[in-house]
Amino acid sequence: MHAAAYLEKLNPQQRRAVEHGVSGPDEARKGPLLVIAGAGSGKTNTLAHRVAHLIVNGADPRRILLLTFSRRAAAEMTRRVGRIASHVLGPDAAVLTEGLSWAGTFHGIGARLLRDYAPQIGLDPNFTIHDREDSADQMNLVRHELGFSRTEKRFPTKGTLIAIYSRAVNAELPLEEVVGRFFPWCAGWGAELKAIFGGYVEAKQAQGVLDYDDLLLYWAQMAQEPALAAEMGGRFDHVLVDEYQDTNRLQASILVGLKPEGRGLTVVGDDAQSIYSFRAATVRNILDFPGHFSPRAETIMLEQNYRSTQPILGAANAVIDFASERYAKNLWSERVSSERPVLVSVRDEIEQAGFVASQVLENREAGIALKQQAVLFRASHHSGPLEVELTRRNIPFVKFGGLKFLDSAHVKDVLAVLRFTENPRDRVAGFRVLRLMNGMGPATAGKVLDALATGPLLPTLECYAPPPRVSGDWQDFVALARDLKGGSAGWPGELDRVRQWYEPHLERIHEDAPTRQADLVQLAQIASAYPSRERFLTELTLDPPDATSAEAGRPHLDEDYLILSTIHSAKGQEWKSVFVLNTVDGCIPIDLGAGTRDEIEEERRLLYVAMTRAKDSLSLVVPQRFFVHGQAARGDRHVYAARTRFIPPRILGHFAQAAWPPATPEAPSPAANDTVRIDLSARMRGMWR
Ligand SMILES: Nc1ncnc2c1ncn2[C@@H]1O[C@H](COP(=O)(O)OP(=O)(O)OP(=O)(O)O)[C@@H](O)[C@H]1O
Repeated sequence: MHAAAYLEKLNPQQRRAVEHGVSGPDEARKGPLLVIAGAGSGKTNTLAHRVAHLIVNGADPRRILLLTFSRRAAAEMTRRVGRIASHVLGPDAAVLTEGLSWAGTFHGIGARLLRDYAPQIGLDPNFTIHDREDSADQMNLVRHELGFSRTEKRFPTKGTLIAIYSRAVNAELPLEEVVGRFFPWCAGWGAELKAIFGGYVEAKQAQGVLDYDDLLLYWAQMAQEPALAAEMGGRFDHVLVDEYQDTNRLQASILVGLKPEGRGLTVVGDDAQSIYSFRAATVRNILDFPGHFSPRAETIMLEQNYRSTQPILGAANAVIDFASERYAKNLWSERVSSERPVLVSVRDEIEQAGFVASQVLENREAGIALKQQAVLFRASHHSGPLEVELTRRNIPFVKFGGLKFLDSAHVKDVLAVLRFTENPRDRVAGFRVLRLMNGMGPATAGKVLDALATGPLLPTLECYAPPPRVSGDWQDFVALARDLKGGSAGWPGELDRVRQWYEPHLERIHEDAPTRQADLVQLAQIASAYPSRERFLTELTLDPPDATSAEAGRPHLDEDYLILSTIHSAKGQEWKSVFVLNTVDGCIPIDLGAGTRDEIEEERRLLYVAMTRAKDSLSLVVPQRFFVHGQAARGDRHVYAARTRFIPPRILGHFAQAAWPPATPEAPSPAANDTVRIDLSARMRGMWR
């Protein structure tokens, strides 16, 4: 194959993005590049081609840093790069793409670099990582220790505390500003918040743990030290970032620290799809990127959409046209169709569920597999009635974006044992593990942890004399610790050893032990894909698997199943047929009236992201009324809802409108038909005969 033949399928803009700074007159410049990629315009494809093209043209894959939004995206990108490169290099491509070892999320790569540089920055390289829940627990411990749980006025909860702290860190904003802008109801607690956050940071340092935010914060701090920054930046000839619209200020400052002149830096994203501001992502990163450098970064726009039909794209463009600040693009598609997206009016959420289930089955009859169809919603609980209906009709589904697999207590218990072995000073993990033992109260657990804060794991546990009521469990636990520390089981054998120890506790604590056992078997399968305990813990904590299936049972991977997903979790995906639930004010945008202008703009982008996932057909469902929750069991209070403000009357022409169920005036009304068709009373009597 001719060296550049693999580039021929790309359109001219994609090709420019792929070739930028690689060959031709601008090779010497290798200046920064911003690719604004409209929805469905082949962003992933273009980035993969760019990486492959760099490698084919002699770039060293070990010196390429590729930052993606999820671990799955990094793996997928690496696979694609390999496929493209193999067209030119044949079997040699596999060796080269295997060298692409610096592909991952900001957090994952940050963790690796921090371990590498730990000795230079005064960090224990064996640090463990706390997820959000662990961090909230740690925050709560500090709050208790400082006596703020006993204040008379209601003090912010641990969830609010960690949210405030995280915002301030990621947005690089002073605490007062974060509280004033995002948490005004906590405004009177400035001094207390500072004291808690100070205590929280000290506790983490004493225990050798980092939270998610620390991974970026420490990395950003390193990137501000000129000598360290030059060394780190010098390890990479190319730094490429996907989904740049969802990065925050810390991430932007890391990039500028690594590549101050922007040499070899490529970022790709779509400002119209920026939907993560609750994690302090800021659309400003992508809007301001070109001006960070001198000369300015080159900007290339990808405007041809390969995914959706023109009517779907036209409607989505009309929705986003109202956005206040953005890179104006003219997204177009060659895919003609006479089918406009449909606004489907239904009476309530029950009928919405009926409509979606019927339509999904009808589509399947017409040859569209369930997996090619998705139901999207703004908030996880919006799919409740639909989940019931699907279960009733035996339609298998998998839900993304709800409760995470790793959030379940039994999975957390097992992981805590591994983490505790890795770092015995980690109090949150230690407390969780010790309290599993029958009769181990918080005070005793606290004493054990105090001893471990200064002494090594095994001798400390072996010398400790537990209260008699715990002694049986204690001996088993010490034996477990000995096995894990001794390393005889190896990895992933260690996980099996932990499961074996945990089993009696699981049976004692949980009634539904067998279901939970099945999750642990799945965890063991996941573990077998990792080379070591440390890599498993780090990667899993940073980027947990996020699918859960509800009552219908977890379908096998080869089966067909419908996709249910929050809009956030649908990012980057596409389906033939897409349904959007609750397209009403109060659901999209989620909070009626309460939102600031920026928040409302983000809700608009969320609707845009949902609509642009559809290839061939798109239905936006508009329930007319909603049941009011929290009333007495048989209450019948409803509120009436209005179609989302993001589809105002003047763009209605982009949509077809329908009602469901369709009105059938010829059919006799049920009340008029007085022939009794089933004798329910007889059936009830029959139940007892
Ligand atoms: N040059 C091309 N020719 C034909 N099809 C293409 C081309 N580039 C991309 N595609 C197809 O377009 C679709 C969208 O591509 P991709 O998923 O990479 O888009 P994206 O820009 O990441 O989308 P989004 O940002 O909306 O998630 C895919 O099905 C891909 O195969």
